[in-house]
Amino acid sequence: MAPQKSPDNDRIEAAKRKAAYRAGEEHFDSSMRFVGIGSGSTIVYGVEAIKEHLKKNPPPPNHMNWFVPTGWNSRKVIEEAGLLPIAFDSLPREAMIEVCFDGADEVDEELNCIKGGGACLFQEKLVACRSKKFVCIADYRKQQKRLLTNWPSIPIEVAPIARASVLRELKLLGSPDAKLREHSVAKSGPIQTDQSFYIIDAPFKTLLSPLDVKNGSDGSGKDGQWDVEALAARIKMISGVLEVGLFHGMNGDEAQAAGLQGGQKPVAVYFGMEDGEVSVSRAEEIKK
Ligand SMILES: O=C[C@H](O)[C@H](O)[C@H](O)COP(=O)(O)O
Repeated sequence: MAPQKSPDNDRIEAAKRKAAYRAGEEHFDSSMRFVGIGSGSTIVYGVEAIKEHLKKNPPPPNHMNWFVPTGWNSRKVIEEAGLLPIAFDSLPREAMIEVCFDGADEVDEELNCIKGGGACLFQEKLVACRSKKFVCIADYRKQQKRLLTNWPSIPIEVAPIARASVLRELKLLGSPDAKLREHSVAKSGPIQTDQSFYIIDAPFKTLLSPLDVKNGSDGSGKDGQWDVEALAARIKMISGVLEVGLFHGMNGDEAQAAGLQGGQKPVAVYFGMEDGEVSVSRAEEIKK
């Protein structure tokens, strides 16, 4: 029997779709050459919105819109929509991705994100950092004051051979319950990413934001209390870690102003709300 849809699910899906269309309206246009497409259930609506936009506003003659996937599933969504995929490593050397659209598992007030709930984070970060701007699409459940409020743990992509030593280091950093992510049904064993790596989910205390630290809080990990940037940097130092699912630091606009290419943080997050509205948090409006 097909699973029953609950009204809650319908509301969440409607919120995702509404946010995706609004993000598409404000950040996609048919003259773009390279557009990044993230992973997960929300981005499916982002691709739908782009497809609709292209139907109404076809690209100029002889112009191709190329879509850069962030993994196997993302490529499938692009192809099924009849859009043209281009692998990240086939991008022309000097080319930047104009915009990338992606979801998130949790977003804090300063637009730091947790990503990787669906085991995609490494390629998402690659694409975000090669994009002039990352635009995030999410529903109301993801909007929180600080990270690790509702979402329980930080996804970390690790080399299979290093899983036990990474778990041991995470314990020392204040995450005694960090766990290797395993299949829950149908198959036993660890989940593998698009890089054939494993995912460890590491719970920590609710994270402080960079603004908390600027205002004098200590997020250095003493007593297990970390801030986003210190924890991300510390986890990244563990040998065997490929990437950590914390997207923080500069956004694309800030990176380019500093003479760099792109940043990990979104320039804007579109939250589909329970009441059917879309709430937009824009980086430029956030108090530094
Ligand atoms: O690993 C998956 C990605 O980081 C997703 O973008 C994230 O988990 C959000 O997924 P969803 O849109 O399904 O909530």
